[in-house]
Amino acid sequence: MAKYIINGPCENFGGNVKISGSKNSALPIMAAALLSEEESVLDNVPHLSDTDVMAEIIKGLGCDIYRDKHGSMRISANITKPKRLRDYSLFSKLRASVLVMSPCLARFGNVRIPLPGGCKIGARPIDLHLKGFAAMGAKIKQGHGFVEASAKNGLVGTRIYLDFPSVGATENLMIAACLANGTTTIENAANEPEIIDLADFLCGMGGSVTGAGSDTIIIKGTTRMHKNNHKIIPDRIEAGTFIICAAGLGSGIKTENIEPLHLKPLLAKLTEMGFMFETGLDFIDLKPCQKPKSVDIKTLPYPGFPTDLQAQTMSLLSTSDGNGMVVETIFENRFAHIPELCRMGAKIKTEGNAAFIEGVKRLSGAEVKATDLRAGAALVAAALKADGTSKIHDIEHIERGYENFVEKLKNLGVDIKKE
Ligand SMILES: CC(=O)N[C@H]1[C@@H](OP(=O)(O)OP(=O)(O)OC[C@H]2O[C@@H](n3ccc(=O)[nH]c3=O)[C@H](O)[C@@H]2O)O[C@H](CO)[C@@H](O)[C@@H]1O
Ligand SMILES: C=C(OP(=O)(O)O)C(=O)O
Repeated sequence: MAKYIINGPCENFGGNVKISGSKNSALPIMAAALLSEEESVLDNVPHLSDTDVMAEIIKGLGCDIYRDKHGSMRISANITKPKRLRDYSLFSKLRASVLVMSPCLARFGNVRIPLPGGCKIGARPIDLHLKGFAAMGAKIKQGHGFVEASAKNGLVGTRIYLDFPSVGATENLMIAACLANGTTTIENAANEPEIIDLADFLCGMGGSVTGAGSDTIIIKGTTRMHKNNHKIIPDRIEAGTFIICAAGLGSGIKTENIEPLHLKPLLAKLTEMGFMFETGLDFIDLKPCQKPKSVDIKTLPYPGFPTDLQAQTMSLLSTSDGNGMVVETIFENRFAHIPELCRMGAKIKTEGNAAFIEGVKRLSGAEVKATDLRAGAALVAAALKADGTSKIHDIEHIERGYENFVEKLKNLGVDIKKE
């Protein structure tokens, strides 16, 4: 496994960074493209191991997929029957692999896949996805690490209430409902910007999806979906991570090619901490701030504070002025970064899903391990401001979610190398 070596503290951090397309938007949209036999073209797809794995899975179904180095991807699912997917190693890497279920089930009447993986941040069951498919008339079988769904006579639109506004379940059910017979209403649906991007893509394919971005999404089924050209929205979590890296150093940064509204929950907390920024149509310019105050955060479904920025924010709080608290309500096991931050000198205690952070003056560089994607990003943010050298191991997790991370950090003045 590779590592990052970062020499801190990074005293000349600053400049501009162009944010890539959203991983969590690209993955469901890649799956949704399988609803049609015609070729769709996706722009602004980030070049990441996660999008590579998703592409491998789609190829494994028998579809064609090409990408160029500018982030454009062509997907053609001109097949009469998907090939059987058995590759545990691909599915275990990627949570979003579960999203190939919906287009295959809705279009071909059957799908069988290994259970999905993704970041190890909780049990992450897929019961809400499967309950929704079952409500639409599918028969579900599970065993030996696989899940199979069949609906020989097609899916039927229905009303589905999600017990929790799960992002993945909302996406899988939206995609499936496009080719169902009749209308599907998803209640207590997820509101995330990635859901709106998916709805836009589905509408561009000829689907009828209304209400995305609210908690009730209505999908009128059709018999055929078509090709679509679509640009993936910017990655709000990548943007948030760079902003937090700068904030931890007391430096400024301009994040470009973004949708500032998607970062409202983070900007609200940064304002509370004493930061100032200028926002434009597609940028946020964070101003330097030397002594940010600590705050409390609680992760919630959008538009609440995103769980995917929780670890990075905890790294920021570890050197802020005073005491802060972080409550994680989305995933039951998303504190793996805490022992690693403590190894770098942070003072953090936990009790259940709450972490109590006492701000310290400085962190010290150390050898640490990225246990998952955002935990790894939090360690990078910590290493930038720590005294001395940090070695961050298992960076494959980090590179699942940050395109050209090392180059972007170097351009901002970071002394980083990958070994
Ligand atoms: C590829 C992708 O887009 N990943 C994002 C997606 O993950 P993902 O789609 O997996 O997240 P969900 O919103 O589904 O999960 C939220 C919570 O619901 C639970 N749950 C979910 C489904 C289910 O069938 N049963 C169930 O109990 C999960 O265990 C978790 O505790 O949204 C998360 C929450 O914003 C983000 O952290 C992930 O980065
Ligand atoms: C948890 C994440 O990804 P995944 O759902 O793919 O594990 C993430 O992007 O932070």
